Amino acid sequence: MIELSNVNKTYNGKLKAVDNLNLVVKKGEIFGFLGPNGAGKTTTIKMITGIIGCDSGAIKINDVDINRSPIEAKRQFGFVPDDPNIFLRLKGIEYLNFMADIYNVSAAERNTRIEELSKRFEMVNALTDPIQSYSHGMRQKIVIMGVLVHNPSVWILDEPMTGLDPKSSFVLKEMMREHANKGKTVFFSTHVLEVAEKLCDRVAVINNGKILFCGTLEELKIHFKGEESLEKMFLEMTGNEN
Ligand SMILES: Nc1ncnc2c1ncn2[C@@H]1O[C@H](COP(=O)(O)OP(=O)(O)OP(=O)(O)O)[C@@H](O)[C@H]1O
Repeated sequence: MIELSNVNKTYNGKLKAVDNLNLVVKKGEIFGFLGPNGAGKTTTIKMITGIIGCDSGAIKINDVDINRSPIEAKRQFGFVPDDPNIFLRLKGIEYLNFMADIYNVSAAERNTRIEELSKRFEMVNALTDPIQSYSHGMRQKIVIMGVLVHNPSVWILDEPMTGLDPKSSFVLKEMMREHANKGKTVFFSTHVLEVAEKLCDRVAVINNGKILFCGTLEELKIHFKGEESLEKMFLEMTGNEN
């Protein structure tokens, strides 16, 4: 579960990137965080994951406050950033072991998970190559695998489908659903509305740092009373605010 209460963030004392945000992402749901470029999605995710602090408000992950108990809060989640260009000099397998070490995953557990994940993402043969030699999609996959190697209860993903080939994207979506079905939490940002439409139990739409809507896709459609595609509704929604 992720809870944000009255969260604010201003950059350089001027730009209000996140404006009094309130949000609850429940256990057992896939929650989509939608918004156009510059809406405040990444800033929100960086605050949830403790990469940057909020100016005011509180953020809890599984009831643990990220600012008061950062280490304990960070044990609760796995985070896939939007840029997979990390630890390029390491081989895939070295990176996965490094992530397993950080989270104290036992040898037996990590071997099982690495085998499972690399088969699922078709990365078995690539694990002994340096990440530098990987394509963008493969880098994305190794980052996702690194996050999942410690089996976190809360998954937080920033634009996770970007750069993934259709099959890997399908596998990831399947895994997200399986995770939510186990009563765990999946929170991801996207500006690809088709993904949200097919995958999410609930969504929040953010623009100019403010939540414009939060609810199910059905509610979103009723909210706009039209038969248009979600994309069109979304464009209307954000357009109204400008
Ligand atoms: N480090 C920073 N310093 C100053 N302004 C920033 C900084 N990071 C983001 N911003 C600004 O804050 C606002 C919100 O940005 P943010 O990256 O959170 O949006 P986003 O919804 O994730 O967009 P995108 O989909 O383009 O990543 C934008 O106006 C952006 O230019």
